[in-house]
Amino acid sequence: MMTDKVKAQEQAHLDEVISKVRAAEKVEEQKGSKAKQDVDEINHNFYNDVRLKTTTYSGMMETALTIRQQQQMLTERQTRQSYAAKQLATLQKMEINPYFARLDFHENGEQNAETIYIGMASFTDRPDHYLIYDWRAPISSIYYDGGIGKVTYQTPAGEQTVDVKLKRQFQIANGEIKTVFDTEEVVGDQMLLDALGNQSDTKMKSIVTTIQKEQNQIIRDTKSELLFVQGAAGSGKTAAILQRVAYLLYQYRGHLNSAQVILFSPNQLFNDYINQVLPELGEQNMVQMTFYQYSSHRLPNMQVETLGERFDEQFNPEKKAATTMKGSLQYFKAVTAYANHLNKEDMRFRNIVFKGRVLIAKEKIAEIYYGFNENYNLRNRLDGTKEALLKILNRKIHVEMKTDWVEEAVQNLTKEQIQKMHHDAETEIQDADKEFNFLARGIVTQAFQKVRRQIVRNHFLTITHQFVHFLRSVPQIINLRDYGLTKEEWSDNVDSVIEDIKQNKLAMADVAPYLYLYDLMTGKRGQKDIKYLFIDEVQDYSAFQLAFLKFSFPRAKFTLLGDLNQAIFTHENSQQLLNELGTMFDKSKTRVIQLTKSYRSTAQITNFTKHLLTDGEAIEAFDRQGELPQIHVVSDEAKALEAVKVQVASNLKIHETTAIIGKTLTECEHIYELLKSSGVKATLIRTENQRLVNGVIIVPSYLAKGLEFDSVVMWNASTNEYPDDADRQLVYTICTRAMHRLTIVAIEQLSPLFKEVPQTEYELIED
Ligand SMILES: Nc1ncnc2c1ncn2[C@@H]1O[C@H](COP(=O)(O)OP(=O)(O)OP(=O)(O)O)[C@@H](O)[C@H]1O
Repeated sequence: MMTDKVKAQEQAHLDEVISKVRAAEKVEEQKGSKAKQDVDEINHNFYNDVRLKTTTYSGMMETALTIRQQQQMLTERQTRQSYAAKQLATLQKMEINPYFARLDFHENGEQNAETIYIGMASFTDRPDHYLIYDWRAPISSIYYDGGIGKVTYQTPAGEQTVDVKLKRQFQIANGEIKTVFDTEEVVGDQMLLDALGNQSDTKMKSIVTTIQKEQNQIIRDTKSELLFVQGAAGSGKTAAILQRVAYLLYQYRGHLNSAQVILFSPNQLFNDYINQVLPELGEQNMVQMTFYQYSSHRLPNMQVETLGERFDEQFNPEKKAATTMKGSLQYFKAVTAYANHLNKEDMRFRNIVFKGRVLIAKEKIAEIYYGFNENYNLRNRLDGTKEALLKILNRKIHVEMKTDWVEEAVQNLTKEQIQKMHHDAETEIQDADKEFNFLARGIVTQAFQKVRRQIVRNHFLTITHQFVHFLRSVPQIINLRDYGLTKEEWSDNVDSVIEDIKQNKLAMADVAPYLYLYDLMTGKRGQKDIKYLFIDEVQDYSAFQLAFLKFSFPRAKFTLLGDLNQAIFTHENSQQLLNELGTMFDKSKTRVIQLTKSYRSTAQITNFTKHLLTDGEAIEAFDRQGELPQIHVVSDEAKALEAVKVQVASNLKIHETTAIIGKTLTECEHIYELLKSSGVKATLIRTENQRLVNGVIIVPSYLAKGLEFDSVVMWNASTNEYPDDADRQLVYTICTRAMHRLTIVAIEQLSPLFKEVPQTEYELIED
């Protein structure tokens, strides 16, 4: 236990730092109000002083220059104002809780030990005199990486080793030290225990004060092209990558901004859940989206299969084999090979039509397209074709001018319209023939604008026909038998895709191949400005989707997070996914980090859930104690409902948020109605676009991904709902959402998936 003397000394130091922070706040306030005053003044002057001199050329130039100068000054002052406001906000946070750790250490060759304090941001009272170091500074790494003694850390100049003499942790609230303790461990378990004992929230929080050593490796990795983090449920993968984004933004400030970082997340609810972490760390959020959002944004005229539809569809065994093939790397290679073949033949074209007439026939387009040298690639071919088509279009103006509709249109022009055409073209009215030609040319050129746009936008290609042609060609490229498919089954599958396309619908399995083919046909190069790409819950992606993302973001470094035990969409292929990933990235620049300790749940819940897996032994529980999970096996639905009601009431008494998780949306709607009619207030989360709320919520399993709740009630864990191994990973995902309490309710017979859990790990309640 820390002596009162130490605490008093630390409080005195804290008081001093806070007073300096307050002084700095004053300075920023002054800077801010000075900048604001300047902005107001410039605005005022602008309206009162700038004389618009527009009668002479030099007058106009003078006015333009003055306006430009004023604008530049205004922008500069506004930047100053917002910078001061940002600094002030950081200082105000710092005033309440300036730091969380102190380190005393000896640097090689130095006489005296150095003392540093680590907080959410750096603070200096004079140049290079750091009272607080940002947690992301190189030196701060030693706090996360080691205990007492020799610790090595990376600096811009290379590795440094220091001898750590003291490691002290603080809990500070409102400028007052609540607890202070010295530790010899990496990050004291007590501090972590306190952090984890908290109640869940609808928003995730930052973990800066208690980042674990392995997480620190993830956060500070700057070398890997592919960083793959495999970790048990609740092992802090998501937490680690959010702090990693903050770290990267700090490390590469000036060279990397939040718009160059993109995170693919499992669903919109999850996006909402994590979107406070970066602002809390003083950074802007990166671009966050789901794969569904990304693809539907690129396919505005198509209805992409939703998460719920996709989840339900996987229970359809006929589609499963085809879906597996469509998700494979081999299929990706097949699309690539097919596109290469389009360099020689088979590109499908559409007539270019104007006023219901064929203006340029598709055969003509094909002739142009395949008329180029065989060394041309698809992009050059397309560019060359477009250029040629635009030339043809220009030549056609002359012919079109002689048609009846043009003559009629010229005669119908009003005087104003004629004047405007002359004004726009800066021409004078001329003799009758020339005048007619001038007006007719104007009308045709205008009318051809739409055709011109269509050419520029590749409308003469036809992606859907091409895609169908590709699908029909698949049996010549891939051995269908490798995926347990016959030619007839494949042909039926293609027919159903065509049916979907006719209704402007596309299944998730077809989306990435469709987009990829389109990108290859049009020679799209991918978004080069994205420098870091993160994928959470990568086990739910197919190898095809990952390869497609790699193609679409060619300059990005990838960080992939996943738990192969939670693959709820891809199932047994997840191991294969890992192997396929290996072939996509350079091995020497690939790093795999395993996280085995689970922080989310109490030891009782983690020990229970790990038995749901066939190979869960490696998962380590963090020593936070709680109640044993309860399994209720009851004879009918009424009793099941009763059990849920009792549990929910008991959870609410201790203000816990409870999530009732059902397998499908239909199941969730059912329990929602049951609860409603018996007077229990609950929120049903039907789609990922809703917001999480406190209290009782009902969520379908596939939307609970990545989230956590104080208490979880797994609804209807019965044999007929979860009959066999196919649902093992789903059951694991559901149960691992619980932080403090887990209740499982089964009707008639408990699912066999719980069979391997030892009786000592739960409390069984039967009626
Ligand atoms: N170092 C840490 N300090 C404090 N809390 C932590 C730490 N690491 C993780 N946590 C907490 O543990 C919980 C689980 O973390 P997180 O959601 O990142 O896990 P995950 O591996 O992404 O889980 P899943 O795969 O099940 O979605 C979160 O509440 C997170 O804040």
